[in-house]
Amino acid sequence: MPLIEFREVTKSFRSGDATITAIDGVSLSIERGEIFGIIGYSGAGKSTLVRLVNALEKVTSGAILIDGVDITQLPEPKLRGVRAGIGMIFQQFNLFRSRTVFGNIAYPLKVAGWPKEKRKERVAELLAFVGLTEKAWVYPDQLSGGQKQRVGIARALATNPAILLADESTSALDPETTADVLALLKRVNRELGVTIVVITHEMEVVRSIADRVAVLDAGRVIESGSVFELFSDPQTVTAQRFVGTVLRNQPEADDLERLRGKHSGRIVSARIHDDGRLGAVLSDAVGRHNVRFEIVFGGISALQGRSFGSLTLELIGEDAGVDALIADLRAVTEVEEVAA
Ligand SMILES: Nc1ncnc2c1ncn2[C@@H]1O[C@H](COP(=O)(O)OP(=O)(O)OP(=O)(O)O)[C@@H](O)[C@H]1O
Repeated sequence: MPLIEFREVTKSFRSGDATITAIDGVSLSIERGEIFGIIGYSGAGKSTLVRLVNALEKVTSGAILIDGVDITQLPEPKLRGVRAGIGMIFQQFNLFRSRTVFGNIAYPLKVAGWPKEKRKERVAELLAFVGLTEKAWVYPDQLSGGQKQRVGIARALATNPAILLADESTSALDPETTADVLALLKRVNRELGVTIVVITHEMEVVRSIADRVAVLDAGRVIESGSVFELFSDPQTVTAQRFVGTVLRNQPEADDLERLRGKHSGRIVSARIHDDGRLGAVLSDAVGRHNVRFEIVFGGISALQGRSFGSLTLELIGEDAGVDALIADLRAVTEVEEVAA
């Protein structure tokens, strides 16, 4: 059974006379123990989706099951129990400025009625886990952004939630600090077994920690699958644009223009798959068809233990030979002629 399941969920807001559909028929399953990424541009509906999971918003139609229980049917007192099992971290950290690091992390324990000694023990444990033991008695203003988010994570985990929702949790951080926080989230997942839903507009975040991902666009899930699938073979223009922000395997329009200016032969892009047969076929075929080639663009990346990429070649020779070579390559991979 999935830990979180959306079944045909729609959420509309009334705004004056207009109706805004922020979430539009979303079905989604998030399994226990995974890190699930939800990526989308601003306004795609990401925050609304998060607020539906912890029942801060009510669905217009559809069902949301958490651990098999449809939370859209639960009365408010029972929802409090559901929310207690969900931790949340935010872009702006949302720490209490008037409380110390210790006080911030202890707060949810206090609310949950933990006795003082137990609270102290638990906070010490959490501080050690996030590496901030020495900072227990300082105030948030004295911390760096990365440290603040570590406090946010410790606070979110205080009551041992099964789910952690991370809403743009690294968007306010520089790349190096982002990497540290993402590494910590990975430990939260692997060592504590917490299922994490990462909401982001940054593909790098998805690439570095997610197991699976859904692309949200205008309130709909337009693509979903393993991170490897999304990166190696994005199906929609939106997903291709997101992938393009972190991978430059394939030449874009301006690259092609430059290549065309420099190379007079026919230019093709071939996909590189994990089985690595492109090189063998290419080296064999060029001699047979009397075609020379130049490597003009390309890149190979690795994700989830598998590699993928693209190689762009200029093919120089008689048209018939070039056609025959392209046909040979097409027997083992996808080949696209990108510029004549
Ligand atoms: N309470 C509300 N009342 C009216 N419209 C809303 C409300 N909340 C969200 N919306 C609308 O729903 C759509 C999705 O908003 P949402 O905040 O979920 O997107 P987002 O992907 O999180 O964007 P961002 O990254 O900019 O926060 C937007 O058109 C937004 O204006």
